[in-house]
Amino acid sequence: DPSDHATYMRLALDQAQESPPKPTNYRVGALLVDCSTGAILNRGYTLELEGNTHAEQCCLSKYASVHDVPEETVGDVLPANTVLYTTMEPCNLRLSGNLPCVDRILRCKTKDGGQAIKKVYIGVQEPEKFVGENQGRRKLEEHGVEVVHVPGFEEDILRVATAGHDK
Ligand SMILES: Nc1nc(=O)c(N)c(NC[C@H](O)[C@H](O)[C@H](O)COP(=O)(O)O)[nH]1
Ligand SMILES: [Zn+2]
Repeated sequence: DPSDHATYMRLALDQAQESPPKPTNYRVGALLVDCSTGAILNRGYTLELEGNTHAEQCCLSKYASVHDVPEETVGDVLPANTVLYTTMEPCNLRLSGNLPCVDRILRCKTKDGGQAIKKVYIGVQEPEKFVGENQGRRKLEEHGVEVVHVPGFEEDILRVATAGHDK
C-alpha cells in the first residue's frame, strides 16, 4: 500500500545522501525489493561501487555479487516479484557512454524469458540538464515494466541529487 512505497522511497533517499557530490551526474539512491515478502534485497547509491556507477547499477551489481553471478545474468537469481525503487527515473542515455540503467533493468530476465523486475517506482523524472528528455520511463513501459511515481519526495530528492552542481 502507499505507505510502504513511501517507506521504501525514503530509504532510497537515505541511500542517495551517501553519494559523493559530482557536477556531472545526480546523487541517486535505489532499493531492490521482493514485493511478495516486502524484503529489501539490496540497496545502492551513485558511485558506491568503483567506476562511474549509477545507484540502480550498484543495486543489481551488488545483488549479483552476493549470489556469485555476473550482473548480466542477475535476473536468474532475482525473486519472481522483484521491484526497484529509485529516487530518480533510470537513465536511458549517459553522457559517459556507459550502459544505461534501463538496459541493465531490461536484461534481467526470468528463466521463462519474462522481465525479472516487474515494476520501477520513481521519486522524480530526470531533469533535462544532461540528456534532454529522458526516454527511460517510456522504454521500460514499452517492454512491459510498469513505472510508478511515488509522490511527496520531489523537493528533497532534487536537492540531494544536485548537491554537487554549481549553484
Ligand atoms: N537514475 C540515475 N541514477 C544515477 O545514479 C545517476 N547518476 C543518474 N544520472 C543521470 C545523468 O543523465 C547522468 O549521470 C549523466 O548523463 C552523466 O552520465 P554518467 O553518470 O557520467 O554516466 N540517473
Ligand atoms: Zn543510470
